[in-house]
Parts: sequence; C-alpha cells; structure tokens
Amino acid sequence: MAGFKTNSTIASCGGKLLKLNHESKVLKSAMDVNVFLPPAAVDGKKKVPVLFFLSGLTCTPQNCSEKGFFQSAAAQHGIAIVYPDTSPRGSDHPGENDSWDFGSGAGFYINATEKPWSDNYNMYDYVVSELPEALFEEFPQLDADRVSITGHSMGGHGALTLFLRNPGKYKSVSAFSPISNPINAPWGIKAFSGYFGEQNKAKWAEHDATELIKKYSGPSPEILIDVGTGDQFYKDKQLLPENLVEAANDSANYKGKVNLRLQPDYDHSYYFISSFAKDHVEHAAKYLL
Ligand SMILES: N[C@@H](CCC(=O)N[C@@H](CSC=O)C(=O)NCC(=O)O)C(=O)O
Repeated sequence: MAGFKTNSTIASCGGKLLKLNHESKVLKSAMDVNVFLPPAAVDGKKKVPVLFFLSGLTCTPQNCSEKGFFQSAAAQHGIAIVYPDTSPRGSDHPGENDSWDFGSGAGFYINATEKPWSDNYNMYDYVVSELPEALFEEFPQLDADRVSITGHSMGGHGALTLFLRNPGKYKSVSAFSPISNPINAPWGIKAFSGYFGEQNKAKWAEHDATELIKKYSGPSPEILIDVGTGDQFYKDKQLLPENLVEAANDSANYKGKVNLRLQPDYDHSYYFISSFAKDHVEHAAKYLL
C-alpha cells in the first residue's frame, strides 16, 4: 500500500473528508493531504473523477477544505477533491521560515534548481506524479483517467502551469486570482530568483502560464478564471490575468478560450473563493463526467 495514515475521517456534504499524512520521497518530508470522497465513492465501489485544488501562499490542506465550500458541489456531481499542502515542511533550510511568500508554505509548484532548495523543494514532481500515483494506489475508487485541476493565487499559478506543461493530463483547468505571469510580478520574481537563480530566465519562463500558453499545443478546454476587482494583490499587479488573456488571444490553441471573469468588489480571500467554488466544480464537471 502507498502508506497513508488517516488522522481523521469527517462527515461532510454526505461524503467523507479524510485528513491524511504520508511520507514523500521527492520532498523528503512527511506531508499532510486532505481528500474529499463524495457519497458515491465512500463505499469504494464506484470510480469517481478527481479535482485537485492547489492552495495559495501560507496555506495548508485545511484552508480550502474548511472554508472553500467545494464539497457540496463536488458531492452533487460525484467528484473527489484532493487538497495538497503547499511546500515540504520542517526542512530547516536557512531562511525557510523567514517570510510568508518564500520557503515554507510557498513551494510554488516547481522543482527548485538552486541550493539548498533543490534538495527537496520539488512540489512540481510531488503534485504531478508522486501524490496522485500514491492516492490512486491507496484509493482504487479514484479514477486516474479523469483528473482536473484548479487553485488559488500561487495555487492558481500551479494549476495553470501544470495543465499547460502536461497537455492532456488534466481534463480541465480553472483558477481563482492566479499569479498569471509570475516572471513579471513581485511574488514570482522573488520565488523564481530563490528557487531557480536570478539569471536563469529560461527556467523562469518554463513555469510562467503567460509564456506557456503562447506555445501550448494539445487539448484546449476553456479556461475559467475568476478575479475580484477589490483584490489588493490584483491592484498591486501581483496577478496580471490580463497578460494571460492577451497571450492566449495571440496563440494558435487558446484564442478566445480564456474566460476571465472580473467579479466586482470581491477580494483575495476565501469569502471570494467560496462564492464561486460551485462554478469551478461545475466547470470541471463539464469535462470530467
Ligand atoms: N499573510 C499574508 C496574506 C497571505 C494570503 O493572503 N494568503 C492567501 C494566498 S495569497 C497567494 O498565494 C491565502 O489563501 N491565505 C489563507 C487564507 O485562509 O486566507 C499577509 O499578511 O498579507
């Protein structure tokens, strides 16, 4: 078996939220992960599709499973949700816990190339391969052939880049307030300088959704993006979703297929995410069911 320990099993929306922990080899860390099993999958007899939710800076698997409000719609559509953590934990690298937007809780869904981070900050490999493979082994009711991805902020960047780097692997993608062009935003510049080195701009571009969409070729389901106009990080140009839309409209595959919805007054918080969670589950359901 894949070696998950179940710390708690919580009834939620007719299904079960499992709070799990396992040892990750690629992260050299014990990792928490939450999995919501919809009612259809609780007895293990029916295979259900899976939606990954990648969280933002400072988050753990708890933030979205407690206040994202995804589980009601997921239960209705018979979709499981996986909530991974946002970085390895307790690695003790110098500076790992010095700021909230780099290091612990800020893994950015990349494989770091700069020391000491390259030792174990491999969130890309963890979310793309190690975690899903372990989950599909442990829970045969999760359908490995029907997987979609979504996320928030840093996790929205993760969802978009994992989708665009792996054509066909995910049936659909959506995002809440994603960091859409990290190579031109303060959060992304800080993270990529630290994890990839200041000079390695080619590597930076490999994890920038706006750069990736220009060259993307593969299945091209509509991409749904919600951003609140009251979001201070949007106003501070950390998110830059318009750059992604412009790049998509200049591309061969994604012209007119990024649906950016600017939601009046909403901020960056889980009040915003929970207000539109149903839409994102329904977006995924269109491609998963
Ligand atoms: N601590 C920071 C705010 C951090 C923050 O807003 N984190 C967001 C994600 S931001 C982009 O990735 C978040 O989801 N926080 C968790 C929550 O439950 O709200 C500050 O002090 O400004």
